Amino acid sequence: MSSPSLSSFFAISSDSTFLLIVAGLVTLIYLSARRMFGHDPREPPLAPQSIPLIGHMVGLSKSSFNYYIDLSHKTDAPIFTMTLPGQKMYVVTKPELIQIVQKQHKTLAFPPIEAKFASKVCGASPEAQAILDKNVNGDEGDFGLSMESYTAMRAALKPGSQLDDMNRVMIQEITKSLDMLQPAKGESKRIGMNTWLRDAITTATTRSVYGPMNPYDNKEIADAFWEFEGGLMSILVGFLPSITARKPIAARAKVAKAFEAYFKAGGVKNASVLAQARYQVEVDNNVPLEDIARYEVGGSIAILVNTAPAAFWALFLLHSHPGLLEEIRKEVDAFTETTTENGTTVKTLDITTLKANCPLLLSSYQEVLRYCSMGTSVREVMEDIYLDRWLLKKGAILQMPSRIIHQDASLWGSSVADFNPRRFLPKETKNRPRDVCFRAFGGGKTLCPGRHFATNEVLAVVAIFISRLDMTPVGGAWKFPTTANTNVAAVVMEPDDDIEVEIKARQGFEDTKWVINLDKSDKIFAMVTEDSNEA
Ligand code: HEM
Repeated sequence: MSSPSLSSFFAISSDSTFLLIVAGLVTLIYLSARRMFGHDPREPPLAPQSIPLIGHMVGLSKSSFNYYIDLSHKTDAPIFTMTLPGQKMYVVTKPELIQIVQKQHKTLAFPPIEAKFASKVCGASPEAQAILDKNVNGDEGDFGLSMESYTAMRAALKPGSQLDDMNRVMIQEITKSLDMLQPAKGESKRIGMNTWLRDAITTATTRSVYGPMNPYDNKEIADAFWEFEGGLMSILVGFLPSITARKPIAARAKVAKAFEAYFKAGGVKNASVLAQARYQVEVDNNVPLEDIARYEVGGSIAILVNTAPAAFWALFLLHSHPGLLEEIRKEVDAFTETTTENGTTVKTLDITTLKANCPLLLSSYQEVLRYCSMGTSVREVMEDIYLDRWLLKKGAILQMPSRIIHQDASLWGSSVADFNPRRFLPKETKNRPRDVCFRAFGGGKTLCPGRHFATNEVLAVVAIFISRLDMTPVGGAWKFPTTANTNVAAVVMEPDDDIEVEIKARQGFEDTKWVINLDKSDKIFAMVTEDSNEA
């Protein structure tokens, strides 16, 4: 055999192998690109984009969540398709379709997305990620870290004695913060309204969740948490986060270390049932202690990030909306009990009865959430399925931005863009859409389990604050702050800049002593359809 023929054989053979590999790769790339960017006419209509391929990215970075509203007006469909580089996305715009999505929670699933988000946000080890991924969507039954954590959190946060225990600690702490804030008679103080609220709510919430050994009692740890929160976007989508998001990652590590020390010292033994139950589920699923601590930093996002801005907007809008503060003060004053103790007037406020006795306060709070929420419920399409008459492709992401629903004039009427504190009054039921259109707490299986606690906390802060203090903006007028830098995990808009305010003891109440009580919070305030069913 001559060697040239052998070599030419190999030459031909390697050429054809090479060609086959190239052809294979091209086909693969074509197929996956078609899957991502190709559009089947049975899928929801394509939303137009100004620049091919990257138009939506540009739109989202410019207009944030309002971009979804623009697209929903342009497409005028109950659901539309957005193609982003590397990801196909469907956006639902009508409540009827959201109801159907919520019923198909295994095929349009939240847990797989949350697990990916948690692993990245918390910086969990590969071992802990594997534990979380096991039966993440509950397809094999209600076991595993993911499924058991949902059950434990829901049980711990439902109205009843466990939630009351958390609420009592929270109210004590809010009262302490206000005692410290209230200036002496005839004096005044200047504070950053957002900073003060964030500190007060961080302390009150974390003491009620983590008990007497609360890691956030150390101001450095609380500040590190907020530094981490401010850098979430760079951790999630930044290029080489270990370099570009160094500071928030270091802040996260600091908080995680504090949690590790807390768990090692047995701090969780005296914590709320919520913290204990989460910890026990993680121990039962063999999550290493370092990762339990890391996951707790992620858990703090859910319990902290939305309540402070909700309280901020409630106080801001109550003070800036003409006449509203006076009306709500009248409502709160009317059911405050007044007694005299050694010549001092004592006013007792029972937070439990706030909900039943202050309909305008309650309605304003709900309107604050409608007006200021910008969260989006997200699902992963687990297999090709039909949603109503539209085909959804496996691997795509489905979004249900609350803002589209909350800003839909066909649902809320022509005043949709206005802040109307009376919108949620019982007598207005006929003039507003069904409860399912109120999406501030999400809905269905992933409905926020912390809504009762958060509602008590915001109402308590607002009622006690306005009863005890007069507040005026240092600049002379209430100016609505911009909200462009709201972080990705937030459901409620965050103000970009703080508002400097001047605080005085409320005129006519300078010598009053305040007692704040909470009896039992088992009376559910039905704000969402799910609560009406529970009630
Ligand atoms: C005004 C304050 C709050 C708002 C507006 C809010 C809103 C939300 C929303 C929209 C979701 C996602 C629901 C979905 O995707 O369908 C959520 C999830 C969650 N929230 Fe809240 N939340 C607030 C306060 C709280 C508090 C104080 C806690 C705990 C004490 C809490 C605990 C949680 C948890 C654990 C989840 C995750 C539930 C899951 O993964 O299924 N939230 N919240």
